[in-house]
Amino acid sequence: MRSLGYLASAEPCCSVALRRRTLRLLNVTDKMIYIIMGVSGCGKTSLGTFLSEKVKTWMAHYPDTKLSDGVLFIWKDIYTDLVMHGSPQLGWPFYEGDNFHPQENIEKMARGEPLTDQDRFPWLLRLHEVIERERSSGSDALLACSALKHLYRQILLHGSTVVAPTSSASLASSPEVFFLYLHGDYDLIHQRMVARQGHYMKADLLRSQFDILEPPSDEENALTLDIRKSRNEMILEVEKHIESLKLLPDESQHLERNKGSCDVTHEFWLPENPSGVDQHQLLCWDTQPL
Ligand SMILES: Nc1ncnc2c1ncn2[C@@H]1O[C@H](COP(=O)(O)OP(=O)(O)OP(=O)(O)O)[C@@H](O)[C@H]1O
Ligand SMILES: O=C(O)[C@H](O)[C@@H](O)[C@H](O)[C@H](O)CO
Repeated sequence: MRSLGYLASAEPCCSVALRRRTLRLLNVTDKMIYIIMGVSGCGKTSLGTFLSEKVKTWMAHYPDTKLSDGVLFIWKDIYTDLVMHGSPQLGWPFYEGDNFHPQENIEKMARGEPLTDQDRFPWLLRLHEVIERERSSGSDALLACSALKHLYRQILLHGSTVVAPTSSASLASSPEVFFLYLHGDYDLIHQRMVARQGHYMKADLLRSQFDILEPPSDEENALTLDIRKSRNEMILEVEKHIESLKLLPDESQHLERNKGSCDVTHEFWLPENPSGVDQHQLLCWDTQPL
């Protein structure tokens, strides 16, 4: 039977990341692949590196944590540690799309020539293979890839079928592949590229990237992030959005009903202890089946 773990404590400070990990442990969530997309210099590598360098799994760091019959037990000192030192973080493998370009593409961009569709197709197909491999692995994964056009995103999702001469229809988005679109204006990104040291891609090519950019539509599985924000702010936004996607409608309502007085949007707070166990010891428990 499906069950959902909740976090609670005497203080209303449970982060989404912690709750998400709990849901994962209880097998409620599916794996996700996040593609960080946008024009050159929008911050894909920075955000991807930041996410992937976080602590790998908090279970590994807290060996005393117990998972028994679908009930997750977190002791108070662990909870305090998590609250004091930040939420347990995501720690996903990170693929830098630039590393998959053939050398000719890198040289072309370094000469200041924009890539064509034909230059990009083999590269996108290689990245599609990475995504397929990751889909069948156990953990979530991150990929940074400009993915500027709708067609490119379709290739990432569906591979060569999209570029076959007979193919015309747009294929559906994949629920387990999620685009994080880093959105910013030309001037800001240009400024950051000019300040960036030692990268083959010079700011002169930025205009050509904007020229072909097709931002993801509502039908694509995407979240737009404003690059004027800090990376921490962006990550919170991502977590919050993903949480909302992963909850079934019934579960959302259930959480809403039980949220109590906490008005911080990325926290959930249960007003009472449904298990009757000492709240100082048991900080997370299984709920009744929904
Ligand atoms: N949120 C941010 N605030 C301020 N500066 C940022 C932010 N994100 C990235 N930068 C800076 O902007 C520059 C470009 O970022 P980054 O290299 O991550 O972009 P990118 O999209 O991966 O670029 P490319 O596609 O060309 O490899 C870097 O110098 C980085 O330090
Ligand atoms: O599609 C493209 O034109 C390329 O992927 C570029 O976006 C660069 O690889 C990247 O921006 C590195 O600077």
